[in-house]
Amino acid sequence: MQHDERYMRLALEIAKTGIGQTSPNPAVGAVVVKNGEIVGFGAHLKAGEPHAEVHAIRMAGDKAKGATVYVTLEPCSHFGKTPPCADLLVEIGVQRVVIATTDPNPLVAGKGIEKLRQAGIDVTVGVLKEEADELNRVFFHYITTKTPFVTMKFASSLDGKIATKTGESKWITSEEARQDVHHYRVCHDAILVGVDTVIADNPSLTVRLPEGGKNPIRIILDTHLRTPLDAKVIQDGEAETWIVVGSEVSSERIARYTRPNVRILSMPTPTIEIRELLNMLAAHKITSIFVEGGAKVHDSFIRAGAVQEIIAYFAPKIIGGREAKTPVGGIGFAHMTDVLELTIKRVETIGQDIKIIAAPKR
Ligand SMILES: Nc1c(/N=C/[C@@H](O)[C@H](O)[C@H](O)COP(=O)(O)O)[nH]c(=O)[nH]c1=O
Repeated sequence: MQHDERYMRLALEIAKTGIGQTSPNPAVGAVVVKNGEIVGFGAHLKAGEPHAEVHAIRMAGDKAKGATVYVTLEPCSHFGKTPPCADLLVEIGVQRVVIATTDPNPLVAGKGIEKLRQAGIDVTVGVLKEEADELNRVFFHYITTKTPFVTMKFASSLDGKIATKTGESKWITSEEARQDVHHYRVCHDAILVGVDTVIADNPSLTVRLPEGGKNPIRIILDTHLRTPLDAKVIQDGEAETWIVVGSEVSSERIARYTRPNVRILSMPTPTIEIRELLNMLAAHKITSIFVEGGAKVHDSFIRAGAVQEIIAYFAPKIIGGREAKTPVGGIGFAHMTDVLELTIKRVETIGQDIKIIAAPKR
């Protein structure tokens, strides 16, 4: 029914208030409707806090009995940090539940719906499913693959250079585009760069947004532990810094990096293998990573098939020069049949720059 879509669209908008705050949980929104009136709504705002349905039902009070509840993700049916929402909806005696998408966790998928139907509640599933899946693509990826969702970002000139042949890169894109990058940083658990970027740019990799925001964990891929000890990521204490090194780095060298906010992660192999790295980071509850370069790191993630979304900014500038670096360097693909094919999801302008959001074809 078309009013189902109207209320579910509202629930999706409310769910977005939790984006970037609920990790490792999904962002969920709920709206309670009784006799054509909205009597309650709510979002899941932080892991460990009440779920969206609980907030919405509380706001509805005794009007929740006999009401219809619109929720963007199947109500949970298992005891996590909070009691199951499916039980609450049964207890309250709602009349109907409309769900956008089912839980991606195979262990619980469909169990919440089953519980509601067994209690005689009318359940509709799949209203605006596409939008709901897109909203929680990070959570769904992490739950179903047990590896972090990887977003890759690069900023280049129109002729595809990320720096001049002398290594200068400040700045290629405008202030607005660089600000936009911080919105991605704040909603990823970690931000990742290669040691060459640390040496070349001495980046902070922190979130500088007018409204503030949590700094992601800074992950530096540094096989031989070459990160300068006076680098901001070591010295500034602004955020945690994890340096990933190969197995051949000596414990004496590692000892020199002992700092309160610095952690060294040693790979089991002399070089850093991306899939192994992602499994290791997932084990540390990293559900999403924002990969900001450089060219070699981008190449290793692309060739490992480890990228779920690409954010590319193009500035109306021509840099030129055969030696000037391009966004994806390293080994690359030898044959057109092997290249990474993408779907363009969105094209926008930001100030004077163009922003393209793309995703690898399945
Ligand atoms: N050169 C550019 C970028 N450069 C991106 C990285 O190479 C920088 O080291 C990193 O963003 C610096 O992080 P910070 O110290 O926290 O500001 N990125 C952009 O979007 N536009 C650019 O023109």
